[in-house]
Amino acid sequence: MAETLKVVVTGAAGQIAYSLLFSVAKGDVFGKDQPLELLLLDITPMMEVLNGVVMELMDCAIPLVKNIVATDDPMVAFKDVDAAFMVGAMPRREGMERKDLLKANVKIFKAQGQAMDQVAKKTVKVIVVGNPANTNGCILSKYAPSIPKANFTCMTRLDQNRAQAQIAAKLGVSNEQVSNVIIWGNHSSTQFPDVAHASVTIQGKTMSVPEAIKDDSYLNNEFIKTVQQRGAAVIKARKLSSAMSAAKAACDHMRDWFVGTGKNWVSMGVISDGSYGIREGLMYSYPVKIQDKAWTIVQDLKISQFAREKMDATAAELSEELDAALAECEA
Ligand SMILES: NC(=O)C1=CN([C@@H]2O[C@H](COP(=O)(O)OP(=O)(O)OC[C@H]3O[C@@H](n4cnc5c(N)ncnc54)[C@H](O)[C@@H]3O)[C@@H](O)[C@H]2O)C=CC1
Ligand SMILES: O=C([O-])CC(=O)C(=O)O
Repeated sequence: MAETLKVVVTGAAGQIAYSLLFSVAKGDVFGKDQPLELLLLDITPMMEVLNGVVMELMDCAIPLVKNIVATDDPMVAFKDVDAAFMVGAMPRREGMERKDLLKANVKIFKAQGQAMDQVAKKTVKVIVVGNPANTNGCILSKYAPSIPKANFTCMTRLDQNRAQAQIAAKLGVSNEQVSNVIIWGNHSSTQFPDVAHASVTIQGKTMSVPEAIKDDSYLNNEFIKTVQQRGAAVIKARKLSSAMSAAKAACDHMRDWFVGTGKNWVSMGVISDGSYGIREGLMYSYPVKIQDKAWTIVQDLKISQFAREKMDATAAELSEELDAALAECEA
């Protein structure tokens, strides 16, 4: 059997973690033969709740889980970890934008970056879920300078899954028949869900999504807005933010990072190297391919004027967020 993999989940007493931990524990992410040590981090007042989660994880009696550590100490939680799901942060309520969480959440990521820098493996693979996810991801990486920047990512997979599901429903096909939908930019209402390069296979024939949908007005308006506003729509209906779908997306993201993407691409927030004219250093969602646990940005896609404007608008929001977050961290 493989060596035990150490996986930390922060915000482990919260609602996303409640779904996420079950999927991780039963092998959906790292494989059905991969033994796991689960490190669960939350804040001190949540330790009793967290203890209940630990009891339930034990009661699942899952053979892959070799050890569970529940703690309020980041230095314990991040010690020698191989993979980190950074979920612990305040969620937004109805009427808020995700960037309204910046003041409350960004310092969490500064402190956790500093702890990771000291005790995590230098190969740790990190997904930031807590909002504003892209900017928190940048801050985490900044305060963990001994860990390569490529190891820090943030989650836009939920947006990708939402976009894919909207297209599949519109065409009356199943989700796996739709591929290569792209989310550009920020996990916010300025994100750009782009299907110009996406394809769909219907009755054995593969064609581009715009060709199959035959309704550019829908794709350029209602479709984009639905995906951009989906998180808010869930909050309005549930009075709580997405949790089951967020946990599923975090699993998809991390599984693809460990296993690879094959010929398709997926969207992840990664630290920009300037690709597609985006400011270097922003955590911007791009289409990526993954092989041997390393991602590369899909290059040379043809960008229309319509797309260019949307990609730049979401980059401008990210620039503002990052500047505000850096000021907050230095205050
Ligand atoms: N990127 C994405 O696509 C999505 C991101 N989110 C975000 O994920 C985050 C978590 O959401 P939920 O689980 O619904 O919230 P929740 O409130 O149910 O759970 C958050 C947990 O984090 C804990 N926490 C707070 N500060 C912490 C710290 N310093 N260290 C460790 N744990 C800490 C809280 O005590 C709580 O148990 C929110 O910021 C939410 O907006 C939610 C859905 C999708
Ligand atoms: O909308 C929110 O605040 C939670 C979230 O990030 C999402 O559901 O995409």
